[in-house]
Amino acid sequence: MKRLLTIAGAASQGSAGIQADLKTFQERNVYGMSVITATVANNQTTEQGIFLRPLEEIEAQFYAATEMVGVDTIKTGMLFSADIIEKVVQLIDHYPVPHVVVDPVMIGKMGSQLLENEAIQTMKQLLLPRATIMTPNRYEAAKLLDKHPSQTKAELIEDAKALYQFGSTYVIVKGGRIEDEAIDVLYDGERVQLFHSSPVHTIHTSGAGCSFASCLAAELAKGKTISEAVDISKSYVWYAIQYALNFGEGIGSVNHAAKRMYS
Ligand SMILES: Nc1ncnc2c1ncn2[C@@H]1O[C@H](COP(=O)(O)OP(=O)(O)O)[C@@H](O)[C@H]1O
Ligand SMILES: Cc1ncc(COP(=O)(O)OP(=O)(O)O)c(N)n1
Repeated sequence: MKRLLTIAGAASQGSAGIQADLKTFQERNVYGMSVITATVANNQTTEQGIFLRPLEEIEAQFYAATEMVGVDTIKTGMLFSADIIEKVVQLIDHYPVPHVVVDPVMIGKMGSQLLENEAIQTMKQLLLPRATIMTPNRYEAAKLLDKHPSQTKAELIEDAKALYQFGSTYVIVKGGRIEDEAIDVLYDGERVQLFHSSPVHTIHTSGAGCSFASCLAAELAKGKTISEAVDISKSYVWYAIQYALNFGEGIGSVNHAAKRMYS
């Protein structure tokens, strides 16, 4: 079984972050491990706060996973501060793996700030050049490029090309629902590839981004090509959104088990 390590924040309401990553790893038949960078105890009605883990604890978690079990692929999510990014980069350099999937999460759907503005520069300079693939949505792409969020397919393509300058081997910009399709744009420095699916008309999409990046990491670890891994991840998340969980209040969670249950 391939061994996957997510370095991300815990999302107490269960849809996103570490919780989404581990649920997705289980669904994709890989062995999941975690380094928790922070605990996000927010939902749409309460703001209990964001509790950062000390750098020493982040390092200890990383070694607990790499020394005892070993890691085939790393996925990063919420890293919050420049200090945490620097620590994670140091750890990744110490333990090289074939694939690092960087999901540059910035703002959660519940409104939580998951990356400090001052940390964006550090992410661009230190983390993105180490990524096999970076997976921003169009809002994160806009922040990284210091522009307005793209509204059209043509603009998403320009974003993917511009983001490639930050040094990841591949870039995928997730359009989400745009031009009445769910379009993602993959760029490898030469070729643009578009991935389409029908849009699901729902607000219950919390965790879609984390689950997409985790599925991508799992499939790359299993030896799939980038295009195959994106295809599988798009289908995995489409089912997760189509069969999303509405808990009766606010934005509901994607259903991480939906592809297994309903396809
Ligand atoms: N309403 C939707 N219907 C179908 N696919 C969607 C929808 N919203 C997002 N997606 C797809 O889900 C994946 C994750 O999207 P992303 O934009 O990262 O979600 P998030 O809103 O959590 O950031 C992408 O492949 C995207 O195209
Ligand atoms: C702790 C934590 N990490 C990441 C996210 C962002 O999740 P994502 O799947 O990209 O999008 P939403 O859940 O915000 O829809 C998060 N919310 N919490």
